[in-house]
Amino acid sequence: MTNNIKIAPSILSADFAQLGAEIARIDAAGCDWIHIDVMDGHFVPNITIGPQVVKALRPHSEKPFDVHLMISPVDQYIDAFADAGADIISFHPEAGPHMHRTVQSIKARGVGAGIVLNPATSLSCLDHIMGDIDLILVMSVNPGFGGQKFIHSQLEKISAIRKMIDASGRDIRLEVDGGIDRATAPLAISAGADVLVAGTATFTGGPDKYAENIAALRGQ
Ligand SMILES: O=C(CO)[C@H](O)[C@H](O)COP(=O)(O)O
Ligand SMILES: [Fe+2]
Repeated sequence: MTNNIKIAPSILSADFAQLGAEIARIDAAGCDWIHIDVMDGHFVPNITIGPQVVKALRPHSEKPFDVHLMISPVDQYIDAFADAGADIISFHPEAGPHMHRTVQSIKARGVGAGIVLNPATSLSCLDHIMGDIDLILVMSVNPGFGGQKFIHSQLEKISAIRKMIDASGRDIRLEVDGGIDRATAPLAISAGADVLVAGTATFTGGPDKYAENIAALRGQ
């Protein structure tokens, strides 16, 4: 029996020389979503991939593409990522001046909209946007790199957001990203998360281990 926890492997830890095959492998291994980290070398100190690569990857899985934008500015790239096949687009409030406008642009494309909170970002930025969003992503590391250590102070934030979501009565997913492994996954789930991003913990051990790694994160 499966629980309601969704596992979204971050392809940041995949073999970049064979990304299409890697996506097909994590799909076959039982992941729920595919987390794609887009970094611009400006908003975060690393550069990864753009919409053309996302488009090229789209035929390799029918599972939702969960696109995490770590770019600034963000608005002029929404259409390109929607065209490329993103199912959910999340962005950081610090990346632009008009959070509500950005959410509306994402929703206008029929794509799910998510807000990403950095470890030091206040919950107050969610106060007037809860009615418009589909996902809240809590960063449990500072954005920019895979393989970092989980920041435990974020558990309190996850619990507080879980209460806000339940009080809103809306169907908003609560995702946690960064340092998720077999030890920290249960902590994030207990605090109220229902989507776990995992890069290192999914891809560790090579393709033969992907299914076992994903099941372990799910608590099975
Ligand atoms: O957004 C991210 C980094 O900015 C990544 O999604 C995240 O770090 C996943 O990697 P890992 O599971 O190895 O921590
Ligand atoms: Fe991410």
